[in-house]
Amino acid sequence: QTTEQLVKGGTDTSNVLNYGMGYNLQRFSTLNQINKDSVKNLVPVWNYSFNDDRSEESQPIVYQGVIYVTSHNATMAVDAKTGKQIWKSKVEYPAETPRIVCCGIINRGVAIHEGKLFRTTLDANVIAIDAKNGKELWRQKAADIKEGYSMTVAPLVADGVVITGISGAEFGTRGFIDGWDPATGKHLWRTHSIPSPDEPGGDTWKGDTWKLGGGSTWITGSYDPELNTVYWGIGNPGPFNSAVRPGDNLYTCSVLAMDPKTGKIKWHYQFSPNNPFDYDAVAEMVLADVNVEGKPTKALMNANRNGFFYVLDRTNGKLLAANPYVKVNWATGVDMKTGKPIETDVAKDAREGKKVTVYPSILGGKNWEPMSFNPQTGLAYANTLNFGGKYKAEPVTFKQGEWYLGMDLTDPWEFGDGPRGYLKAIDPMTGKSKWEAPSDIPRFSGVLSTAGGVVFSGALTGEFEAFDADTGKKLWQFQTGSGIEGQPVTWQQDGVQYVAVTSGYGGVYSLFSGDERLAKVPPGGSLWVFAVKQ
Ligand SMILES: O=C(O)c1cc(C(=O)O)c2c(n1)C(=O)C(=O)c1cc(C(=O)O)[nH]c1-2
Repeated sequence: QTTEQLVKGGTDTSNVLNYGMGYNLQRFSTLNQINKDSVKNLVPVWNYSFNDDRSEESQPIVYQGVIYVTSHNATMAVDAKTGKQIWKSKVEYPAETPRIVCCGIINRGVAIHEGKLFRTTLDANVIAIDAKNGKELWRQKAADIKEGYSMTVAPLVADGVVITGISGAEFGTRGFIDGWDPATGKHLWRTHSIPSPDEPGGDTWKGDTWKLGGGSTWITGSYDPELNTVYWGIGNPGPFNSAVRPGDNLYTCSVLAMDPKTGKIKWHYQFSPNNPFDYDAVAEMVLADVNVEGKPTKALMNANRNGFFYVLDRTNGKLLAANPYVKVNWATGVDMKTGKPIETDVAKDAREGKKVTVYPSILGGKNWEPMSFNPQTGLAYANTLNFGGKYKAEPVTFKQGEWYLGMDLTDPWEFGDGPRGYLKAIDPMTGKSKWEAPSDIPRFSGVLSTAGGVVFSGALTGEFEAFDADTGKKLWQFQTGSGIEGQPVTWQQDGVQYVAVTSGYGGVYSLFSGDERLAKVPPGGSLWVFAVKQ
């Protein structure tokens, strides 16, 4: 079977074959050797150093006993059992690249397909690598860093096409999603996230604003093979100052349902029209079949940065539920008929240039760190943020390759006294939590849940943690030596269940929050693998 057939099958537990652990991005495993009882005996099996001091957000891919993992400047293949390096290939980019990267010098991992690995580079190239030896097979420049573009996204392979997104909405770019031929690197299609004036949706922009309209696509989409549809989230409009760009600004802050072969848009749903608050809608579009009013429904779920938890019918984009999962004050709810947010004066005042306190902050109710959906408990486990922000739009002029924000950033946070984050077990249809595990410093790590009744995540202070899926009680933790921004995964090899996560401090909160409690967290990228002590 090919890797694509294995992912499609959805039952393979010996490998981790794509970003999100399955095309549905559920990050759920049926393995249960590591469970509520045995997790207390979880011990490190090995640790592999990346020789890097940046934030490590890469999701490991595991195939036939080899782990493929990335940092911003290397791709690495490691023996899954022993932790021994098989190969390491350097990724070079021009020294000036970090200047146009908004939120961390990072990479989120590879895709695998027929003996090849695919990854993006910070300077906006897509490369194919021979999985056997790390040699580069082809390279395609997706965009120019001089224009403010960069790349951090892990590619998706769907219906035989390598699909990639782009970063750069904070630098006056125009976002897009690309399709590439895995064998040759041939560019197959490009779908812009901002339509031009002659395309459908083009009338939601005034004048030339569409050219700098943002709409990055920096998190990997999900895929439904049966419907042959890819679901990809679109980021915030640029600049933040919405007075510059009147209109709904399609397809920013939306999800696109697309044909993977052609990039053609089948339907779209916009979460936050004309958004001033940087509410990218890029976070994972999780696919699950759920009961809605007693009817089995092909759903798409999204814990949106705007503070609402959405459930859509993924066959047509119809809204099924939208409820706050964190404190929200820019809207009182979502109109179930129109699908539009019912905005408060906070949003109106912000657009008129008044200073407002907005919940969630510009970092969102949840940022990029992916949640897990456990079909057995029916709950979504998500690392959420518990603070607001101070927002004031300010005039802005575009200069190529420079920040294009239009927001006063001198004092952007409204932190309360309580915990700044919670790992929440969320009921998708109501947005309500079954339990909440607080963290004084918010967690920015991905979440993994398993049939063993365990939920894994990591802390910026370095603890890799396991929680009881039913109660939120912490069952186990291990200090990994640096902060965790990584994405835990699990698989089994020779009858042993393993869990892996990258450690390596950094990311958007550490860059911008000014949280002094993080000053003592040492940098240092590495990959940890754990198993139950035999
Ligand atoms: O609009 C964009 O192009 C873009 C890109 C990225 C990125 O590529 O990591 C982030 C964001 N925006 C962003 O808004 C954000 O909060 C963020 C957090 C992180 C991170 O790695 O911790 N990246 C990004």
